[in-house]
Amino acid sequence: MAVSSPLPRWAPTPSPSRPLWLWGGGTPDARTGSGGEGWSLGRIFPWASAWQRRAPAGVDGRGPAGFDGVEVAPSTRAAVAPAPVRWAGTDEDPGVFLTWEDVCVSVAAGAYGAQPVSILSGITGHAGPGEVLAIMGPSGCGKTTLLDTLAGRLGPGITQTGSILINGRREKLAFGTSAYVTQDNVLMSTMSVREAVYYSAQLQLPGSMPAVEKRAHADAVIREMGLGDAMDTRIGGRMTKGISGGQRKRVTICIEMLTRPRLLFLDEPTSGLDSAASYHVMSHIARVAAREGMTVVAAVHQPSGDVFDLFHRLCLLAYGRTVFFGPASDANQVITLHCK
Ligand SMILES: Nc1ncnc2c1ncn2[C@@H]1O[C@H](COP(=O)(O)OP(=O)(O)OP(=O)(O)O)[C@@H](O)[C@H]1O
Repeated sequence: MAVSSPLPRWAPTPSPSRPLWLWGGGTPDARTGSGGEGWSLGRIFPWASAWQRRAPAGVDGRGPAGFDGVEVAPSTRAAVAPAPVRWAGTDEDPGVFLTWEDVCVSVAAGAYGAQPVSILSGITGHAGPGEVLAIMGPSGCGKTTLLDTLAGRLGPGITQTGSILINGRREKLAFGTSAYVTQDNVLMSTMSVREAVYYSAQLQLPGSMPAVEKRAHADAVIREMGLGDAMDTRIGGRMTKGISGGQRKRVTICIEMLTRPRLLFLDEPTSGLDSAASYHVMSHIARVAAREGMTVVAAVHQPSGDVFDLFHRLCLLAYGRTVFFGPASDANQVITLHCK
């Protein structure tokens, strides 16, 4: 059940010329996602057909009956079921469907004769509310670059082509809509968990929100990330012992969750953690995603089997190209088939 939040919330601005659910032409082809000449939203981005229907959420979290677009349903192996998607027209907050098509990223030629380098080519995929999409692949295959591209964080000198759509439209991600958790935990070692999260709440939450509500909201976020017992423990650092590495990662995620983002990007959320701590971190994220209808995209390195089971969808990259994109539950079968 989604928690109603007093925080300002981004919503797609309706197009002045045509409503969102008809975007892509509203043609039979776009609705069914099959056949027809040329480009169609429904064919390329299957969720568009469901969006256009404006169907009510299913009771079991699997979307409306007869839903033939993208699977919003969790993989059967997923330990955490996504929340019922709040469909357009039935709720003021339908969540974020992120889609990308034929994305190519390259580094421009350098000043000292360095040749342009292609990092990603022809990457297409999607992620929806309540889902955890894992981006996996060997080191240097382009996971972080894809995450940065989707989050609009590419630096200067890097060029990008292709289309990235939020709820079917080219939108800039406003503050509070999305959050990005980097690999590094930048935390004050002398603060307690509660102090660190309260401090960020003071900075990030609207000035009009009373301090007592900010603290209550911060407490709720700390607890939902499973840090209730460590609230008053010092974070610690190299010289002073404090909370564990996994807890430190969860504090970092807590801080990014304060604004209740609809879209969460995570770069290597489990790096440096053992398999139990990794599972703790990812299971809390998956649970919040499911409950809040949050869309999660995470670049992940060598997850354990238990962590992998939490992923609903997998984007497997190699040499900057997609090797597999689909339900995580299908990945083993496909990989086994191709590796014979
Ligand atoms: N600004 C840049 N200039 C030149 N090359 C770059 C730049 N950014 C990324 N690359 C190259 O692009 C490739 C992909 O980098 P990226 O960091 O996305 O890989 P990754 O899959 O996240 O790796 P890892 O798992 O080791 O973190 C690497 O070969 C990297 O050297």
